[in-house]
Amino acid sequence: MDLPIYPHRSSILNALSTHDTLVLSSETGSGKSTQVPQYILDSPIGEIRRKKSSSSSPSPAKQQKLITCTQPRRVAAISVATRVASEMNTNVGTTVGYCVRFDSTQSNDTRILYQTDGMLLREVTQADGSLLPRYSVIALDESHERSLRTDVLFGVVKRAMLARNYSRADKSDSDIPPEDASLLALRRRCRALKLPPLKTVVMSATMDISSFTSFFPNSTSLSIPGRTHPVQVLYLPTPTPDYIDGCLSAILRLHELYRESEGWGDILCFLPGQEEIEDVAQLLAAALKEGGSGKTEEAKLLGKIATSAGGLRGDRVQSLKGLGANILATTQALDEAQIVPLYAALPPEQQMVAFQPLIPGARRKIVLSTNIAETSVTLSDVAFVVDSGRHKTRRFNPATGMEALEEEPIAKAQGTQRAGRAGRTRPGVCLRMYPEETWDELPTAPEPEIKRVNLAQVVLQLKTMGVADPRKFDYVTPPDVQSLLKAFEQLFGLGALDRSMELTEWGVSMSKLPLSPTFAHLLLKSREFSCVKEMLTAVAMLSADNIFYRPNSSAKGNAVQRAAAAHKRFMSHEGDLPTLLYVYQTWKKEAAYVAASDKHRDKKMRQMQGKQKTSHGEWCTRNFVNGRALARAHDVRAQLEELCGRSTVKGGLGMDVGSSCGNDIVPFLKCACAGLFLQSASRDGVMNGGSKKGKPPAGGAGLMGRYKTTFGGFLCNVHPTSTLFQRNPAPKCVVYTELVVTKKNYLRGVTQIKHEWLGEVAPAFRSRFGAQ
Ligand SMILES: Nc1ncnc2c1ncn2[C@@H]1O[C@H](COP(=O)(O)OP(=O)(O)OP(=O)(O)O)[C@@H](O)[C@H]1O
Repeated sequence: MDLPIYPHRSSILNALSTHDTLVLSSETGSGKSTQVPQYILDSPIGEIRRKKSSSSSPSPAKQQKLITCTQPRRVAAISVATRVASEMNTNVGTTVGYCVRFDSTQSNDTRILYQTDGMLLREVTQADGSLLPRYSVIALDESHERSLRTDVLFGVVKRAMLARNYSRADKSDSDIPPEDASLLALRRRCRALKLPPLKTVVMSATMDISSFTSFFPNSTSLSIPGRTHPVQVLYLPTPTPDYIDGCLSAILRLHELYRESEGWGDILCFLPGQEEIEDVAQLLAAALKEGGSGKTEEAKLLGKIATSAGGLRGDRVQSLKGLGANILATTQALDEAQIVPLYAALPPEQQMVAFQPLIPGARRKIVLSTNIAETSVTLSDVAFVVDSGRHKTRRFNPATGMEALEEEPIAKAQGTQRAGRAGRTRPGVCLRMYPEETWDELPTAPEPEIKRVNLAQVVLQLKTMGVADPRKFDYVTPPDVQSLLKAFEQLFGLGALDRSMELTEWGVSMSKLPLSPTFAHLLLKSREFSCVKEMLTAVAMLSADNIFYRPNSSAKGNAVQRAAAAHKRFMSHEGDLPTLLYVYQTWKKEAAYVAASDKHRDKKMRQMQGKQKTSHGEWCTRNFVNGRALARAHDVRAQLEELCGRSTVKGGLGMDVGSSCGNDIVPFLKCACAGLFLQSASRDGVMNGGSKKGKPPAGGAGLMGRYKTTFGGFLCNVHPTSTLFQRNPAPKCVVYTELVVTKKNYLRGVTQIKHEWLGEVAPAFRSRFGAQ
């Protein structure tokens, strides 16, 4: 196939050889992510030449170069790496590799490394990491997204270039402002290490080119015209009152109209979040099961979508809400369609189903996705995109310290990316489930994430890199000062920064863990309470979403009751953290599971069979536990254990990973209290039903869980998924792992503690915040 980028190979390479930064824009699907790293690999750009020390060989010896291309999402990093490896006729992990959190496939032979922006940013915090010494060329892909990490990387990469590209011995350092001592130190370090220059490519289909060319020194830009296949964009003539119904209607109609004679072709529908995806999946399954796609006369009369003058006219499909089928039904073909959900909380293997061949009996996939599939990925047979025009974003309120997940309209740049998922391997159609006037009013680009999320992790990373004052860091778009101050406050509370906002030893240890500052602090605290073994498990379980499988209320055969009964076995009276711990411990005791990557897998499996353990799958089914999530927690735990146990000399944390509190849960709870003390809450005196404290309201509902957070004094409810939901009486004092604002304020990951422990185990609680 001819990609639009092919004829521009030499102009791309020329631009990059004469400049430090190339800002490259071209249509979606034109070949940026897959081709540019290969072009660079085959060219002399970024080649590292060093004189051989031996005088017997006068020619300079070539040292291999490493090109990295960052992606905002792990699905994209893995799928593009897989594609490029196959284009180069090699296996992933050899010349082409990928690196995402808790999963890396690369070797000494790797020359092109696709990785998430978060992974590259982690590397920066290691010794000499700020100079990005491993890399000759860094491609920052999907720049229009302005993800928090990519935004920080812009500044980090620029800094590394200012150090590496101007470090020749004969060059003066007068371009560095005297107050930027750390950049001066970086340049000196660069001279000592004799690092070669660094080149950068900033790529996207839909970015504001000038903001990047003015940000990066010695930069140039190239815009490549043309697209792979045409994509016809259609709008609704009038707004739909319910976009779920609208999307459902469009999918069913496409499935009906485009079959045998018209050709199949996959359907990709963008929805805001997991909940909406599960809703549509269930409605769709029910509709397809009931009567195929309903080849009604009415539908036939609607005519072909692509040729209808006004787009999607006609009645909307009646809402099917409430008919929901079990989402597990999506693993079988229904009316020749395979329904494939795709969202970040799905276990990685399940996310990859969208890229795998069709299951038997299916002729097309109907992929229901969040914006996870919006950029970079190619789902090879997608002919139709159905765009709800909505997405969910996190918004952090620096005044309250609370983060809310809000559903909002997308920006034009995202709409363009979504449409671009069709037309990659064949001509396509994009149905926007809103009128063209709505499109005209959408903002051009999404608001940079740096403007709307909690910045504690970023501040910790910048401090670890040696940036003295993160407020003065070189950002493409500076964050709000109040958000930065809130991040300082949180890191000070956790002990990562001292009173003069300098990084402490504790902060350095925290930054070594691939966890949020709060969870890193929690895990490190386990040393003090001799419960490292247990806290490793709890933190790993928190990293894997949705451990419990909760069947839909309409599932057959008392599944809801059976699941509740099965889950009851693990429920700890003390709350969610101990419950997660018990699930993992019971699974380890009863189920036979050895990770596929384990070198001694066969031997261990035989041992387990000898002990008559239940198979992993059987155990999970019986206990209504998400087997993949559990397997992922197991992998994450193994990696955290390795990092915690490794000696400090080798970059680890030198912890005793065998230290355990055994059957005594109190040290574990005290550790949860010490680790999560900034996230504590006390029961609010008011009871459900408005009765006075101490007296159960009529009907015996008793004291229900309404809490006031210690910091901020916000009123919250325990989330329905928590073990402590509707606990009667509710514990007086709790710590929580997450405060989510939807229609109400909810506490998630809730664990019971004793109020007096706060002063006892978290002295910082009193001294730093003067709490009572
Ligand atoms: N997994 C795949 N299967 C089939 N074709 C693929 C696959 N990955 C890429 N391609 C082909 O390669 C083309 C270029 O893909 P690439 O990801 O490099 O484009 P891009 O310009 O980076 O797009 P975007 O801006 O959307 O990220 C696609 O249009 C498609 O034709």
